[in-house]
This record gives sequence, structure tokens and C-alpha cells, in this order.
Amino acid sequence: MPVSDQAFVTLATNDIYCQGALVLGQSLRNQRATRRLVVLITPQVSNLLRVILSKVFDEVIEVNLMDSADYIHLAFLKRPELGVTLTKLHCWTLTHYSKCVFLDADTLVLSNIDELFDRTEFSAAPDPGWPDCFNSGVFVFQPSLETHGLLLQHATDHGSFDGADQGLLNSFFSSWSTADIHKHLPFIYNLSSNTAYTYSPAFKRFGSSVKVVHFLGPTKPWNYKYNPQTGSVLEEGSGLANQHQTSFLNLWWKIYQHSILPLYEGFRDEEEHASPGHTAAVEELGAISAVGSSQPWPAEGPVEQTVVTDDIPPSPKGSHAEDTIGWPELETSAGVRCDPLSPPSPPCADSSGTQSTSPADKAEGGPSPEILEPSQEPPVDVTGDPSPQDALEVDLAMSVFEISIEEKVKELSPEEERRKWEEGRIDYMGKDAFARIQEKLDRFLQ
Ligand SMILES: O=c1ccn([C@@H]2O[C@H](COP(=O)(O)OP(=O)(O)O[C@H]3O[C@H](CO)[C@@H](O)[C@H](O)[C@H]3O)[C@@H](O)[C@H]2O)c(=O)[nH]1
Ligand SMILES: [Mn+2]
Repeated sequence: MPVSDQAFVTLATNDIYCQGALVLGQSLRNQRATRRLVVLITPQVSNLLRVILSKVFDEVIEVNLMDSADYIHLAFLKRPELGVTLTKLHCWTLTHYSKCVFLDADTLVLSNIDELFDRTEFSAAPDPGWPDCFNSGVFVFQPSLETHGLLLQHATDHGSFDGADQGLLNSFFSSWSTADIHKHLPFIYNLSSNTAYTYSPAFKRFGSSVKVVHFLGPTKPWNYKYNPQTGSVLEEGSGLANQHQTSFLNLWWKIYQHSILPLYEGFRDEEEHASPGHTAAVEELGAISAVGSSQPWPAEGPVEQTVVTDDIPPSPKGSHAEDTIGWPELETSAGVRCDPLSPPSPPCADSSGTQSTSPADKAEGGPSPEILEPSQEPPVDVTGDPSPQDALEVDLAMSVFEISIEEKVKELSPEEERRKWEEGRIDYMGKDAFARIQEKLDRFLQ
């Protein structure tokens, strides 16, 4: 039975972390999650990614620290280093839900975890590095503007001992390690992907019951390159720790390859009649679709529709993530193609499941109006008009043998370029390499 006042929530502040959020959301779908799927994003996330996110998530909610009420602003100004942290805390403002499970965008769900909703705030699993602290990559919480306010106050007054949300949340929910064992989630709900290496006998014994893998640490699945032919990540230069970690990475990429990449595929048609003002994004789309269309990724099984939009129940797939192989058309439930390069038409906006209201608009009851911060803001259409900054921040490089996701090097204006040169910041290996300059000269001389 779907429970509509409860939700799985994640966060992505840029297009790169969006790739993680997409795989996480898809993995929840694959495991037939019965709660709503919500992703919090910030203004940096491109319009294309917002549209893609809305194919997997029921709600895409933009949060913006700077537009928020004064006390948030204050906390942010006093503690600028807590930027992403304070953004994560926004999950407490989702008061149209009675209970939520937060999952980092670098987690992967391997089996159904709906039972986590039997737990209460604040439940989390031990951190592998310091088990008296919880890891803040997976936690059960109860949205409340009052708690949100208290957390921000705590951030303003005390900061965070690790400079991020985990330190802050541990000092706020400081009785976690001693007060109530029910609030200790078993480690299988937040297994750090390199734990198999640190305590391999335990992994041998309990590994098969793992439900959530967390790729915590500096190297994320999207930092690896993947071979779609062999179905495995390329080890070169990535320093893979062990075979278990590799199989979790492969699983992540398998979902990315079969269920996420096809979501970009449907934008191919837009390429032809897109206006010239949008070349950056269009080039990107071309790169995305060109290989996919002429050379579909090896599919191992029946081609199924895996696109899930608002109000469509999770796709009735097998219970394993591997079962989901798809090559879906990017169409919404209304059968309307959404063009990320032009303002969304009403059917697109309707069927995408994207929220155009801020979370607290739907809040009922709750604390006094003066702390109902987001509701005073005008509604934000998260898939609104594209602007020059809307170009993708990621490069999805694809060939038959290799898929990779890379952060796009930001295009600098000629003035910024000149300043960089003058300051001696020259990209000898990249675009200032002799070969590039030679190309430019050749073009000029022709
Ligand atoms: O640029 C960023 C960085 C982070 N995030 C979000 O914040 C989460 C936490 O960041 P992550 O890179 O996953 O941190 P971890 O490597 O998991 O490191 C640990 O430390 C973090 C900071 O305390 C905690 O948030 C994590 O839960 C904890 O596992 C991510 O999953 C995303 O959801 C973004 O959206 N954009
Ligand atoms: Mn994480």
C-alpha cells in the first residue's frame, strides 16, 4: 500500500551529484519503494537535469539558502563553510510529509527498505570510522520547521566539528549512541562500500543481507569509467580497493547504463529544431544521443518501459536491481515529449511530477507563521525558462567501450581567459596545450 505522507528524500546541488540521485531513485523504484521519492536541488542544477530527475522522482524541490528566512541567512553568513550542510538540513522543511528517510545521493538501494518507516526520529547507522557517531548518509527523520530552526540555531551557535552535516547532526542528536537502541539502524542499511575490505569476515557472514550501499569518501561511482561491454568499471587509475567494492560499483553503473542513460535519449529529436542560442546544451545532447541511437547498449533481457512519472506506481519489476533493463522512450505519462530547451508546456509541466511550489506551501498546522520560511517566497518553477547558465555541468562521454561522467570545464569569458594568462594560471595539459594553440592557428590561417 503506497503511503503518500511519507517519503524517501535525497539531495543534489549540482549536475554531477544528480547522476547519483538518479541511480539512487531508480534503485528505490526497482525495489518497489512504496513511499514518495523526493529530490532537493539547488539553483545550480541545469534545466535538463531537472526534467530528467522528474522522470524518476515524484517531487523535485528547489531549495535556495539565500532566498530563505533571515535566520537561515544568518546561519549561512556566519558559517559559510557549512553551505551544503545547511542545504541538507532543508529536508526538515518537508512538512507535507509526516516521516521521511534521507539517503545521500551516493547511496544505492539493493532491496526494499520500507520497514525503515517503522523507526522514529532520529535513527541512523553507526559511522564505520567512529561507531559512537552515526553516519548521516541514511537517516529517519520527522519534518518539522521547529526542528529545522533549532538545527540552524545550533549550526550558528556551535558550527560543526567536522565542518559538515554529520558533525552538526551528531552534536544535535547527541544521545543517539546511548539513549535508544531502536534508533541504531543495523549496518546493513548503510554499508560503506569499502567496509568489505576493513572487516572481510563480517562481510562474508552478513554481506548478502546488505540493503543499502554507501559510496562514502572522496571517490564516487561517477568518478570511475565504465565498460558497457564487460559491465564493469575500469580499474585504471581509480585504485579499486577490493572485489566487493567493484561489484557494488558495477551494479551502480549497470543501473546508470540501462535505466538512466536512456532518459537522455528521448531528447535527441529536440536537437534538430533547437534554436541557435542553445548550442552548448544541444551539443551535449547530441553527444548523449549520437552513440546511443546508432549503437544501443548491450541489453540483457526484454526491453521494458522503466520511466516512472508522478502518480504511476513503481514499475513492477523483479526484486533485484539487475532485473531492470530498459531502453525507454523519454515520454511522460501523457505521452508528451518535454523539451528542456524551451519553457515547459502545460502538459509537460503537469505530467512531469515536478513541483512548482515550495514545500511549506503544503504545510498544515505546524509552528507559527513567522518561522514558516519558504512559504513567503513566490512559487518556484523548477523546470522554468532556460538561461545561458542552464547548460549541463557534466560531460557524458560515451563510446562502445567506455562511458564516463565528467565535470564540465566552465567556459570562461575572453576577459577571464586573459586574466588567467596574466596571472600565470595556464592549462598546459588542456586547452592551452601547444596542440590546441596550433589548431587555433591553423584554423586562423586557413
Ligand atoms: O557537492 C555536493 C556535495 C554533497 N552533496 C549532497 O550531500 C551528500 C553528502 O556528501 P557526500 O559527498 O556523499 O559525503 P560522504 O562522502 O558520504 O561523507 C560523509 O560526510 C558528509 C559530510 O558530513 C555527510 O554528509 C555524509 O553523509 C557522510 O557519509 C551527498 O550524497 C549529496 O546528497 C551534494 O549534493 N553536492
Ligand atoms: Mn555520502
